[in-house]
Amino acid sequence: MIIAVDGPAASGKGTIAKALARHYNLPHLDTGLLYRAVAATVRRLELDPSKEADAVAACGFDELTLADPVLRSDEIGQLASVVSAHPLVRAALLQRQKRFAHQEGGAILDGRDIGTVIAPDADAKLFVKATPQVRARRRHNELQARGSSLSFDRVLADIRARDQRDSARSTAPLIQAADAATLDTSFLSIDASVNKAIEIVEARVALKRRG
Ligand SMILES: Nc1ncnc2c1ncn2[C@@H]1O[C@H](COP(=O)(O)OP(=O)(O)O)[C@@H](O)[C@H]1O
Ligand SMILES: Nc1ccn([C@@H]2O[C@H](COP(=O)(O)OP(=O)(O)O)[C@@H](O)[C@H]2O)c(=O)n1
Repeated sequence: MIIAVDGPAASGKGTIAKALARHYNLPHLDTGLLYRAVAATVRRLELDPSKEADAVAACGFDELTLADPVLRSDEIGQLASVVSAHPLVRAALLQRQKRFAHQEGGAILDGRDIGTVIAPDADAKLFVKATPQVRARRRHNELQARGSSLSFDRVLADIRARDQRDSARSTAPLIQAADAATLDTSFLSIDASVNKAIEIVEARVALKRRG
């Protein structure tokens, strides 16, 4: 079974994808980490994220970078949305994600373009969303717990800028797949969101079986 989980920043898609992976005992890939690793490598090598050739040069990042906590920072999130808009960066990371999605036994991936580009054939697709204020509150809390002193207003502005960049790019923009179920987590606890996600997956799978 392939499950695609997409949505904007801090909507809860990673939390849901990890919980679904545990529930269904499937491997999980946080595809945002790949773009964050490119961004961190661009920064480390002092390249220009707005130049496609520079960003492409960073796509051969060291695999150890994926475990670096710096990837979770707000600054790297912003840079990731700059490098991810380059079509050649997306092309460089495409096969790795497609292979992961289509491995034997199935997989769960979360990101922006899983249901539309990486696995349009997914058995279940979720589009996780929440209001910008709720998402900024969650991300602000998360960043504070990691020692960041960014203000709530700054985190909200950054989330809005990233939403805009991710939705406006021409290659694989952040857009809900026509056959994805919407899951608005604005007023749901983590447990309630995960339960709702499992319900959606079960309903999708039952529908597929019937027909
Ligand atoms: N339904 C929820 N209610 C409250 N906090 C949540 C909820 N879902 C996720 N979170 C918290 O919000 C933050 C962002 O969630 P995450 O799953 O990383 O989002 P995304 O992967 O969409 O960026 C995390 O700190 C997570 O624990
Ligand atoms: N499948 C994906 C995943 C992430 N991304 C980009 O990578 C950035 C960081 O993604 P992320 O999923 O780690 O970010 P959060 O939603 O966790 O804040 C996004 O803002 C997108 O620009 C993408 O373009 N396509």
